[in-house]
Parts: sequence; C-alpha cells; structure tokens
Amino acid sequence: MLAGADIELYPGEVVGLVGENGSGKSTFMKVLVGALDADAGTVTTRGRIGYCPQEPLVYSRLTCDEHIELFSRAYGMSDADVRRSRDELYEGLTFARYAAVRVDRLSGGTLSKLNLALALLPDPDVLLLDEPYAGFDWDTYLRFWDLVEARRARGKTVLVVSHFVVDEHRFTRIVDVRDGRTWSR
Ligand SMILES: Nc1ncnc2c1ncn2[C@@H]1O[C@H](COP(=O)(O)OP(=O)(O)OP(=O)(O)O)[C@@H](O)[C@H]1O
Repeated sequence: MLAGADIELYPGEVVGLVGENGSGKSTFMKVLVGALDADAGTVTTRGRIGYCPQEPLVYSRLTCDEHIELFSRAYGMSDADVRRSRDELYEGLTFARYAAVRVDRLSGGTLSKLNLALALLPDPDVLLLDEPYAGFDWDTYLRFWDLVEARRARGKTVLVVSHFVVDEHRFTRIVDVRDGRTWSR
C-alpha cells in the first residue's frame, strides 16, 4: 500500500496530510502512531503522541465524563490537570452540556468532539488527527483551529488529514500521499 512514504515533523508546525480517497493517509497515520505494523521502515518519536482516529474508539454505554475519567487514568494525569484540560475542551469545543450523556445518545458531530477531546486531553507533544472535524458545524470548525493554533504556539506539533482546499492557509506545509509515497508541496 505504502512504499517510500516518509515524513519528519518538527515542534511548532501544523502539517496537512492530503491525498485522494484511498491513497493511504489513514494507513500512514496508523503506522506513525503504532496502531498498525509496517512491513518495513522505522518510526522515531519524541514526547507524548496524541491520536484522533477517523472512527471514534469509544464505549457506547459510557458518558462523555466517564470517557474523560477513563482516558485520563490511562494517561496517568493528575486530578488538577484533568479538571483544567476537561474544562478547556468542553468549553473550547462547546459540548459541556453533553457531559453526562451516554455516547450512544450523542449526535455524530458531538461524538466527533468527544473523539477529538480524548486525543487532546493529556496535552500531547505531537498530535495526529485523522479528519478530526468530520461533522463539525462551522463555529466548531473554527474553534478547532483555535485549539490547534494555541498548541502550535506552545511548540506542539500537529499533523492533520485534510480534504479541504479552504484549510490550506492554516498549514505550515502540506504533504501529499500519492502512488504509495509522500510528496512535499
Ligand atoms: N484494514 C484494512 N485491510 C485491508 N485494506 C485496507 C484496510 N484499511 C484500509 N485498506 C485499504 O487501504 C487503502 C488506503 O486506505 P486509507 O484508509 O489509508 O486511505 P485514506 O487516504 O485515508 O482514504 P480516505 O481519504 O478515504 O479516508 C484503501 O484502498 C483501503 O481500501
């Protein structure tokens, strides 16, 4: 599927990963995050990685708050850090009112907000986001970019799978996935 795909990411940049449907963007991201083993090649990482998969990995019977609790334990976060991060994400992505709602009762867009919030929760050094704003309304889409910019300004690295030409000016640079390899634009 991929042969010759290569990417280097640096602190303080927001990189767009683009390409046709089926070109291998999600596969490449899964290899980078370690969710998929590559037949060959190496991945070297520094710092904590956060991953927002295209398909939310959530538990239908748990609420948003319960997901945050569960994931924060897995991340080993302190109670103070969880409170601060949770409040920022509920407010930043405007879904605090769904805190006590079970995932199987959420709309698609709100589920996407939770999926993204779970990746951002521990304030990772490197964020790998696979079409994170699928289903977002316009206001949330703009808020998403505010959250990304705030992190970039603090020296974090963000890689975003994107399909939108309108996003182009938001990226430090763009990497194309085509014919199984990466092309820098
Ligand atoms: N689990 C799998 N097993 C076999 N083939 C797969 C699997 N997942 C994806 N593929 C195939 O790998 C190719 C690349 O898929 P991938 O999801 O990485 O593309 P993409 O660039 O992210 O596409 P899109 O823009 O549609 O999200 C596709 O042809 C797809 O059918």
